[in-house]
Amino acid sequence: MNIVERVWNQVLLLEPDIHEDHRGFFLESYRQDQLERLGIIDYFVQDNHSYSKEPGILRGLHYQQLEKAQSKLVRVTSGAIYDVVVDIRKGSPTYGEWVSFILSEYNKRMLYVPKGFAHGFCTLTPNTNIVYKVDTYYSPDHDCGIKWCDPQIGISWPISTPILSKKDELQPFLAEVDTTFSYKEMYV
Ligand SMILES: Cc1cn([C@H]2C[C@H](O)[C@@H](COP(=O)(O)OP(=O)(O)O[C@H]3O[C@@H](C)C(=O)[C@@H](O)[C@H]3O)O2)c(=O)[nH]c1=O
Repeated sequence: MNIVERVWNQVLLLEPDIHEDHRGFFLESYRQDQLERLGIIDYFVQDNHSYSKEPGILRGLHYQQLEKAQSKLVRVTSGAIYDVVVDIRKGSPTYGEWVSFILSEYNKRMLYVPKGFAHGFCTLTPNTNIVYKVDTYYSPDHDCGIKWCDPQIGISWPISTPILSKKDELQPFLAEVDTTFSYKEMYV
């Protein structure tokens, strides 16, 4: 496993070693000691799988608050996504900034999204399957979001009229939420 890109020192784009032969390929999709070597020390407790039928389905921007904040390790097993991370750590010099990555079944890249960042993605293909590990259990009471098209953040999504959940249609703007993460407490 190698780091392909490191953003804000915290968000990591990873590439596993891929062993190809006449049958197909083999890769280690999760290996704790290798991740620890790269500085990812989270203890993952839940695996999630989401399936999106069509291109243009957008899920996000999501995070869990307070003591239920989650680190995530995301990968795509079929199809491709435009994956976005937003810095929501109060006091961070890059607060409100965003970054995007392409994750696909072809590049087999994985994205590590630590606590303190909102996450969302838009599907680029039909029949897109995403699997991700989280280090804190899902908690509906701490489940929070930010509007995908918040002009203060200004994400350049590859589509202008995405298919959204009812919840994501109604998410607040960043300026309306208290993201509670403190850059100083968590990252200095
Ligand atoms: C996230 C989650 C949802 N659910 C339930 C709640 C709801 O009934 C149904 C669908 O939930 P959502 O609409 O929140 O699913 P979705 O929009 O796919 O939410 C996900 O989006 C991406 C961008 C993330 O980063 C994830 O952490 C997660 O927030 O599944 C769980 O049971 N466990 C979970 O861990």
